[in-house]
Amino acid sequence: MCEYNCKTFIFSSSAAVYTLKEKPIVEDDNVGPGNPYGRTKLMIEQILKDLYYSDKQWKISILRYFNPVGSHSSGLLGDASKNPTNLLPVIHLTAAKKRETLPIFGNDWDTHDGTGVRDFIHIEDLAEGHVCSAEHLISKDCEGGVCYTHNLGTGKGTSVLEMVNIFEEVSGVKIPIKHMPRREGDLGSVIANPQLAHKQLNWKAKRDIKDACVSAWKWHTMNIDGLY
Ligand SMILES: O=c1ccn([C@@H]2O[C@H](COP(=O)(O)OP(=O)(O)O[C@H]3O[C@H](CO)[C@H](O)[C@H](O)[C@H]3O)[C@@H](O)[C@H]2O)c(=O)[nH]1
Repeated sequence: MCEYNCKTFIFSSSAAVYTLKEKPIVEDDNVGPGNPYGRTKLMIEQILKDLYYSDKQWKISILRYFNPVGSHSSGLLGDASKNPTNLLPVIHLTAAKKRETLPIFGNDWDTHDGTGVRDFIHIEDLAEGHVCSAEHLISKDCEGGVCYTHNLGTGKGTSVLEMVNIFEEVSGVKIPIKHMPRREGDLGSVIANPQLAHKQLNWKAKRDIKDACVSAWKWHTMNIDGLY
């Protein structure tokens, strides 16, 4: 990058860097990841911050994603994990009868229906967050160099059961569920406070869970033979 005098960088980080807590998370909240994935993200964040301190001409944007869901609306781009563990892909596997039931990890959380609540963000909103960040980095505001961090989330929580209901509504497919004990390391509720990205990057999530379920199911049904 130095050879080509490129000193602008956007890093895909994660909410997994935070010491997660049950209130909407702001960028200044404590970090201290609970798993190796979060630790690798935090290490890279720290390398980028050191790079900026050593040369303040760098323009670095660290974007902390909450729970990405959905696919491109064309159905041509989507998540092709072979053995997914995230909620929406597991719902798809169950809908496609590749799994017998959807395990629901915990129904005794301190949430409105007892199941886990997450800040699910549509992948296209996430992509637009990168565009807004890139536009901001090359704007006059960042002329002298910058290294900043933003949450990319919606600020709204959706429970596991709500996700199942919305998926059933848009797909017309019934998902058999099985209540299981809480999954190790899970929290009841993880929600972003996305105000800083709104203020500084002029970015806000526009799509909802229904949009995410429609696009992800389209991707799944168009590509099912190639996926598993
Ligand atoms: O088969 C499943 C899968 C998930 N869940 C529940 O669904 C919710 C979301 O779980 P995911 O596995 O989809 O996502 P996580 O919130 O655990 O983790 C995701 O978000 C984190 C940040 O919040 C990190 O980025 C992490 O890498 C990423 O997978 C949780 O309540 C979980 O218990 C189920 O009930 N059944």
